[in-house]
Order: sequence, then C-alpha cells, then structure tokens
Amino acid sequence: MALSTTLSAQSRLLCAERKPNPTTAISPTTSLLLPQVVTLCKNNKGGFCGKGIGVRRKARNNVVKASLKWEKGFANVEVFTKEHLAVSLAYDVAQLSNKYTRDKGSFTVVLSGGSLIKYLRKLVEAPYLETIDWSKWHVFWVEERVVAKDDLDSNYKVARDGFLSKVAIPGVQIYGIADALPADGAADVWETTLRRLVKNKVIDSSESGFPKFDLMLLGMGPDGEVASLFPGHPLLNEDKKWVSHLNDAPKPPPERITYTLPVINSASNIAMVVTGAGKANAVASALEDDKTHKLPVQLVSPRKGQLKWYLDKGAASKLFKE
Ligand SMILES: O=C(O)[C@H](O)[C@@H](O)[C@H](O)[C@H](O)COP(=O)(O)O
Repeated sequence: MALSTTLSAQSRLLCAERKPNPTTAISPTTSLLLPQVVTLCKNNKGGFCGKGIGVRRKARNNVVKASLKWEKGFANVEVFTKEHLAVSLAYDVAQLSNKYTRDKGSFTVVLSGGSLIKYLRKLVEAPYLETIDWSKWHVFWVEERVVAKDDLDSNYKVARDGFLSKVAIPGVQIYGIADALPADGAADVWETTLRRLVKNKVIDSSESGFPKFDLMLLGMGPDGEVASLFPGHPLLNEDKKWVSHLNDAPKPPPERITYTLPVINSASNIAMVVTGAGKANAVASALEDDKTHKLPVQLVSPRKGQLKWYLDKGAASKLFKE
C-alpha cells in the first residue's frame, strides 16, 4: 500500500497538522517504533490523501500514526499491527487510569464484548499489573447478552476469564448483569445502579445529566454496530433512557441490554478498537462521515470527550489510496 501520496493542490483543506505531544513522545509504541505523526485529509474526489505518511526505521510495517480531521471534528486515528495495538492501548488505558485515580480517586471503565478483551492483554502483564491502582477501578459493560454469567455467550464471562480475574479490582466494583432477570428487568437494574453511582459521585455526571464515564472501550461489528445498537434499530433514537433492552438483535442471542447513545456520547474518553478487513467499509464510512450510510458507529460522537480509533491495517485498508 502506497502511503506516501502527495497532497494534491485541489485537496480540500480539511487537514490540520497535529504536533507530536509529550505523551506520544514517551509512549512504548513511539520509543520502540519511532512513528511519525502524519496528517490525512479528504481530497476533492472523496478519498483520503496523505502527507508525510510513513514511519521511520523498522517501524515501517508496524504502525502508522495519523490524525484526521473530517467534517464532524477531529478524530485521532492510529493504525497498528495487532501486537502493537495491544501495546499502545494498554499504555493509553494506564495513563488514563493514573490521571483519573489521582484527580478524583476512582476510574470508571466501560467494556464491550467481542475481541476487545483480547486487546487488553498487555494490561495484565508487567509493568501495568503492579503499577495500576486496580482498587480504584469500577467496571461496567456498554452491552450485555441476557444469558447467565457463566454462559459462553456472556460478555461478563469473556471479560472475567481474559482480564478481570487477573487483576485486583474489588468484586463489588464490577457491575455485571442481574442474570436471573429477563431483559427489561436487567436493564432497569443496570440503570438503577448507574443512578446510585452517579448520586454517590462514583460516576461523574454530564451537563445534561447523563452518566459521564472516564473511559469507554468500544468494539464495532462489520455492519457498523456499536454496543447493542444495530443499523436501523429504533433504539438508535432513544434519547432519555440510560440503559435499554432489545429482544430482536439481528445476531444471536436476540435478547440484550445496552447503554444508549446519549450515555455513550457523554463519556470523557472513547476508544474505538476495530480490527479486521471485514470492518474496513464501516470504518471508512465512519471516518469519512459518509451521508449515504447511517451506521450506528457514525452516531458515536462524544459531546465534550475525546475519541480515538485504534485500527489494524485490515480495518484501515479503505482509508488510504493505493
Ligand atoms: O454482543 C455482541 O454482539 C458483540 O459483543 C459485539 O457488540 C462486539 O462488541 C462487536 O461486534 C465487535 O466484536 P469483534 O471485535 O469481536 O468483531
């Protein structure tokens, strides 16, 4: 893939140079790989063009750091090998954990299902296993399948087996589903729990009164699904409830509970962790703000918070011109 396309004269000037920040300068990815910060922009043919894209020395095939401005604002996009995605994600999560535990004495983290847990694997290794103050973590899920917690379909089980059982987060600070209840009851219990934690100031509150989590770690399906918000589903329009349920998910299991878009978009930080060529079209639609598609992921747009995309080369493959 030729990543060093020259910026054409006709390019729409949607680009803005992004200066390397001190955090980037000391990240393990950077120190290992010396990536260059690059700028991408949309050109007048609707594609992306690049300026100075490339990574010095042996980083060439490992990581491209890019920032990209599109019509809705600034998206911070990084493209990695799968291994370096996990390294960089762990570094960023640890930085946020340190910041929030220092500033407010707790760190509220929302997980999703799917492959995300696999990409958190570096957090359960040195140095983070010892250096993160796990006792300050409060863990939630953006979505859950309405199944028992030990069912193979349970997002809780996937997270417990791959991550939570390996770190010292107090069990009472892990807020899984009330799995004896049907979907509507489980959604009510989740929302009641969130309201109590907002009242007790464990979870911050946004200006519009929605819970404001410190970090949401989101995956995305090939159809642009995020949380359990599926293309064309009426739940995409929910603007009052914090948690909702559905009995008609287009992929199994059909019964799920999910945070709503206003809650997602109130988060202080959202990490979109998306890998695989099967996601490339949805990634391009989201980052190009493609008006012809109405994918749930296009509605992820934090009001005040930061959004960062962690992509592998497959997921990013439609962003770059040959
Ligand atoms: O309950 C679900 O349907 C999944 O958990 C789902 O929401 C998942 O988060 C995305 O589909 C991304 O999954 P992958 O990262 O595994 O592709």
